[in-house]
Amino acid sequence: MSTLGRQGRDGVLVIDMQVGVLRDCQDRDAVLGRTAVLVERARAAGKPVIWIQHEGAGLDRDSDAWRLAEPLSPAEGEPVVAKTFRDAFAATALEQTLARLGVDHLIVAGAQSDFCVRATTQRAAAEGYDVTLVADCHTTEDAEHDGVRIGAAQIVAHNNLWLSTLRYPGQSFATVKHDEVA
Ligand SMILES: O=C1N[C@@H]2C=C[C@H]1C2
Repeated sequence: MSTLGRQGRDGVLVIDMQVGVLRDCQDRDAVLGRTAVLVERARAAGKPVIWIQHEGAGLDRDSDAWRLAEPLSPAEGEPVVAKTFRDAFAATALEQTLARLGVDHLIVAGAQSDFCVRATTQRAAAEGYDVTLVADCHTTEDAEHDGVRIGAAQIVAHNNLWLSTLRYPGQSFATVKHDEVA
């Protein structure tokens, strides 16, 4: 999908803001509160809100862990796309859903920053969307790999650095705070 001379609409994409995903994530409650503000402002501006909900990996459908965390809740008619891979486009109807809504600029919030948010924003960029990552509306938990500890704050900051410096021909990328989203 090309976005040269973007003609489409902004859409807010809320990724995996589920009870089980957020359980040990940094600043969980504040991130949820800011995301709720982002969603309300999008609705007031007539921008579509699209919800991604992960299934599997301990997030069994209809379980408490699988539920979207309060106060977030899809409004009547807002699409909820279930996924089983980190990339929300993989084996889902997300691309068709966005095309139906005429969305070609994704304003992204969600969890976890280093897994599903990163995988989905990279795929969206490669598919030709403009992407705005809402800098204070994504989160994750501390990680450790090969004896190296990686703090959640570092991961969040690096995701913001990575997305804001991403370049694809004819596309734009930015990280903005939730109250600066146009
Ligand atoms: O970032 C993520 N969201 C779901 C839970 C962990 C991965 C899948």
